[in-house]
Amino acid sequence: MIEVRELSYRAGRSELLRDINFSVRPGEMLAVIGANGAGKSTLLKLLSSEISPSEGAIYIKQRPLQEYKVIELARMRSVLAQQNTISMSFTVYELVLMGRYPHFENKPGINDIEIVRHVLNETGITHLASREYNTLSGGEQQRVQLARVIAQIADVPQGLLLLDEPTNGLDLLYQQQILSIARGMSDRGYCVVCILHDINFASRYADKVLILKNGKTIAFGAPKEVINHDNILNAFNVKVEMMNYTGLNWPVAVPL
Ligand SMILES: Nc1ncnc2c1ncn2[C@@H]1O[C@H](COP(=O)(O)OP(=O)(O)OP(=O)(O)O)[C@@H](O)[C@H]1O
Repeated sequence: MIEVRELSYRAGRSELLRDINFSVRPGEMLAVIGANGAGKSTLLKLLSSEISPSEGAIYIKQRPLQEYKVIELARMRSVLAQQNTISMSFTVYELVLMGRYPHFENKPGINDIEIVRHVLNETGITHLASREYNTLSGGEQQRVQLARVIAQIADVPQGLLLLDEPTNGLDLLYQQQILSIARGMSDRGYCVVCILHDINFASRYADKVLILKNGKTIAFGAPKEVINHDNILNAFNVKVEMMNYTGLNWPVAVPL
């Protein structure tokens, strides 16, 4: 469903991404990992059409990304960016309902209201619905933003969910909850691309992992194929020991 071919991006004389190739099928979750400055957010900005490739191409459902109209994309692709500053005053309910804007004209339909109710519940923020967004804690705001992007494509089978560090500012319980929700969406046929800093979350939740370093691919494949001592050392300059725990079906890396 997402195919990236020989993708490069330059800003001035800096080459931020070079020759990136990968594909993500419906029902798959791709985790993008790499050190600070590796190019992860740049890649997500290209996938979300915030910037355009210098070279190469992105295909969504076999169609070049630049051929889609903005409204078409808004109805099938939602993006959780790293920064979500809101300067105006909105309640949590209003903000999550904003996710539904591409789907209705003047007034939300019963379906839109029902989706918002369901997503508020799924993300555990129903009790915050009438609170003003700007008065929430950082972690609560992050969950509201996630609810908004889920609401946007909640009724779009094989939609596309792009998440830039969705676990940012969340405590351990909510990190797991948010990633379980994203995983659940890919299990239902969505295509999920998620930037993560935690290697073990990538290993546990993703079907495929793309490891970037200095704008280039170090490895791309299933967690068992790519999360290993050498790739982690190369990408992060950190030595890890790979552990095997009975009952866990994914590689676990423990920094030494
Ligand atoms: N417009 C720009 N002009 C020049 N350099 C840029 C520009 N945008 C980003 N960069 C640089 O490109 C590199 C990749 O940035 P990017 O935000 O994609 O990294 P990242 O992997 O998401 O990092 P982090 O984990 O810190 O969020 C960084 O060194 C950044 O400073």
